Amino acid sequence: MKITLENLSFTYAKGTPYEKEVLREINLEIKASETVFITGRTGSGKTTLLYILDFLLKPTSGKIKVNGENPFKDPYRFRKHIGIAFQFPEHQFFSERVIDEIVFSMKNFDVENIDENLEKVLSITGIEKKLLSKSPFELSGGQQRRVAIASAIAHNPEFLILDEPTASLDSTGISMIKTLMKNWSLLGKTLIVVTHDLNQFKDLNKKVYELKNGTLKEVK
Ligand SMILES: Nc1ncnc2c1ncn2[C@@H]1O[C@H](COP(=O)(O)OP(=O)(O)OP(=O)(O)O)[C@@H](O)[C@H]1O
Repeated sequence: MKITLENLSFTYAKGTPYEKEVLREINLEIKASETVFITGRTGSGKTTLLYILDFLLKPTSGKIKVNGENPFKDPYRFRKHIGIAFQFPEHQFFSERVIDEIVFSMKNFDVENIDENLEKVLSITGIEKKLLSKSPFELSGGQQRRVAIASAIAHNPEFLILDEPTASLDSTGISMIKTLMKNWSLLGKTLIVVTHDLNQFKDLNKKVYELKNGTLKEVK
């Protein structure tokens, strides 16, 4: 699978006094199996770009294409290939038990062999079985992140998008998330990570892009 952005711009509240241009003429190609990091200061538009990559926001001008097609024609079909974990896991949770949180996405996307798939997801994310019957709200920050990522990958997508996955984690939590990222890449899948702190990921093989004043440039 390939996602392409062509001269893509995005403006909030266009045509109102609150109009704010956040992304300007962005060109980007993300191919299968790549690990791509998007960095930039607070407010540079990283989360806005992720929303566009998950078809939650439509570009104001320019195009996003998935394998050459317009994903907005049928977002459900295209979203099957994408998993996204937002910046604040606790905003994403809605189930009483961890297992329901993870299995929901499998059911939503008609995954067969739920038990077998659950085993795979637990092994990639390093979630212990004893956590499955707990409430996601009573877990530590690091465990919550892993549960949010587990639900993002439960339907076996090709692309995984993570927004600030290590924010507010201690060094153990950070290293667990990095292991999870490596596990994901080893499966030959695509990883897209937004972070304001690249230093934590020095040892990962990746392409890095920086968002600055609305434009995106590859950092060599
Ligand atoms: N719904 C909205 N309406 C209007 N402006 C918005 C909206 N959401 C975000 N913005 C503005 O767009 C700009 C980019 O926001 P965005 O959240 O994409 O940046 P970010 O790089 O992810 O920031 P952070 O690192 O703080 O998460 C910011 O100036 C923000 O205030």
